[in-house]
Amino acid sequence: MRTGLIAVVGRPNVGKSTLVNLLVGAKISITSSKPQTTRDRILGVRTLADAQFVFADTPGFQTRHRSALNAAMNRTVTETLADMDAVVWVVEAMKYGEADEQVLRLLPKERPVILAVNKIDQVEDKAALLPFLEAMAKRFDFAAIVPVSALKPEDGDYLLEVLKPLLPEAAPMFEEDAITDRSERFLAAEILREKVFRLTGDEIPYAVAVTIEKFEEEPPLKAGAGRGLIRIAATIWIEREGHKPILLGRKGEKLKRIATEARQDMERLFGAKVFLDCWVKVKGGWTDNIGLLKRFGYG
Ligand SMILES: Nc1nc2c(ncn2[C@@H]2O[C@H](COP(=O)(O)OP(=O)(O)OP(=O)(O)O)[C@@H](O)[C@H]2O)c(=O)[nH]1
Repeated sequence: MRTGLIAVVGRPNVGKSTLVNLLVGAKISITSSKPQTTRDRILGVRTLADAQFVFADTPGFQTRHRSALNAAMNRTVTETLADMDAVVWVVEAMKYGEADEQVLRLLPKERPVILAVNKIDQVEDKAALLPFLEAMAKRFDFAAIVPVSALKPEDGDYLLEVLKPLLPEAAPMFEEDAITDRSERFLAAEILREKVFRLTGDEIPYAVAVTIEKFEEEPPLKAGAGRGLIRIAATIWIEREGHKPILLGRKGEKLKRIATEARQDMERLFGAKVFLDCWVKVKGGWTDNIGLLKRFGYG
């Protein structure tokens, strides 16, 4: 049996979370087309007959904005890299820039690094891919270079096969059916945050946090009938009063849609009926306030 920790790193928006979800086989890490969706370190677990892969999805490495939130996120990336057995560095096919270069500088020399060249489904000129891969090969001594699309399950299976021999021989760290180290409470907050990100357009900046005030599971209606109803109460924190109408939408319709989509994702992931109650509250300047960051779980 092989078991190992694998960091998934890369600049914002290259598809790290989408790839981790594919490798794990469930949606444990939230994704969106906006950079900086992932804020925290989440472990994703996948167990095969002869190997257990423990993936650490990391926030996209950020240098542009210098808030306390970004500093905390960048620290998470550097700390994650320090105790890994292997690293998957994700770049986007045909797009290599300064932000990727900064991640390259962080790659450990003494651990195997696999380059995953993602979003190849978007490359129209396939002939241009080979020179791109060759240029990438010169930048670092990679254990392997794997072109992938994080939307294709067979690409995930192939990446697992490439990773397997790089893991040390060791007993599994998690139960066979575990998919993450995070609680359902945490996952519920993340799912709701994802819907806010996805459904509010660009008007609401990345300064949104979600806290869960209540997470209670009722006993099943009858024995053996699966899980009982889960009652969740959540608060969506925004920075400015002016963001409230954007989040609520006309007659509260936007918030209703956010809550409905979040509830559906939660039901799928938890395998239970969910009753979700959402509130919106304003707390100015939380992205720059260390105490509040801790409270929101980003400390
Ligand atoms: N076409 C295509 N889109 C992809 C692929 N992988 C990811 N995406 C999309 O790219 C966007 C960003 O994906 P994420 O997984 O959130 O990216 P991330 O690197 O985790 O982003 P951060 O959390 O900001 O660091 C989403 O809209 C994904 O659906 C891919 O292989 N092909």
